[in-house]
Amino acid sequence: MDTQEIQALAQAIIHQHGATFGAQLHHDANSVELTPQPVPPAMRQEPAYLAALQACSSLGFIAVDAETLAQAWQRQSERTQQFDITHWPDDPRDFGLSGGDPAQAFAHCPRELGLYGVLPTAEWVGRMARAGVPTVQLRFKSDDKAAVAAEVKAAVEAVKGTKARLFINDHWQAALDAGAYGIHVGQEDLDVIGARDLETIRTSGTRFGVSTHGYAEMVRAHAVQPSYIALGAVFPTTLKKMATAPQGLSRLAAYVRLMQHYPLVAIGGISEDLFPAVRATGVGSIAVVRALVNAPDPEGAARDLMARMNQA
Ligand SMILES: Cc1ncc(COP(=O)(O)OP(=O)(O)O)c(N)n1
Ligand SMILES: Cc1ncsc1CCOP(=O)(O)O
Ligand SMILES: [Mg+2]
Repeated sequence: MDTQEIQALAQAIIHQHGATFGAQLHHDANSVELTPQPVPPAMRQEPAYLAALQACSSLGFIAVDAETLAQAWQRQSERTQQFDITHWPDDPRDFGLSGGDPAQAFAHCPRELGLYGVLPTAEWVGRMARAGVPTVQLRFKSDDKAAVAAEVKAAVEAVKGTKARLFINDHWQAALDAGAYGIHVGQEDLDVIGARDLETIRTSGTRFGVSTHGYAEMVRAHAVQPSYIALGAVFPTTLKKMATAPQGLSRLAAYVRLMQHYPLVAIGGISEDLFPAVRATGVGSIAVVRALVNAPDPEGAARDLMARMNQA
């Protein structure tokens, strides 16, 4: 197939999926605009791969995600023996996501983690656990090891007598020492933890959640078979400087279709009014910071957000 024919195929994909994945405005205060990206160098030469690489870049997927999608589109074409431009890849087999050894997976956690409060101190953790928030996280940012150990221990104490599942962000060793329910790490944390320490966490039975921001990171997260996968940032957030653009609802829905064999958590800029649309994508959990911590009445906000979760 020549260059013009590949371009025509790419245009056909864009025409078919542009309304879903092109520039979008999901919500007045939460515009998610995805700008076309440069096409990365091609790793292979098949027409389906080349057309998908061009199309996914035009649809705003960053290089690693366009590459991951293009490879998946090629595998889908080989598996089904046709290049179906209408079918956005969503089969785990086409992303190399099947076939992990269950014996090597991290401990399970419920698919429906529900409202997930990401909280700055043990005091907040206790407060939201007592308000009935089913999943809470201590996100205590400090390099002071003693302060971290004390805060993690206090958070573990603070959820005692409640039903809350407590995840500890970043500080995995302190979480293990204190006997927390789970640990949450980002992609950069995965880079530094190392295979031996991952094995220590896995065999301890502590649940293990991993942040992702797109297709390539989901594939990478799957390699360690975590307990859950977090997807975000869905909308713009002021709380954390993100390396990637907000993903928006259409991408979130596509990620959920692909990753439905995991418990999934949506995070980033999710305010109460956005709960129904986020929940409708099929995620079992919505994680928030400001919607709880900045609320005039955090216990009341927790009640409202839990009701929103349960409405869907
Ligand atoms: C539920 C959940 N999802 C994502 C994050 C972000 O984690 P990370 O990418 O490691 O960034 P920091 O929170 O460490 O700044 C999270 N904490 N919780
Ligand atoms: C920690 C984190 N990771 C991705 S977005 C985010 C912050 C979410 O905060 P908010 O719910 O206030 O936007
Ligand atoms: Mg982190």
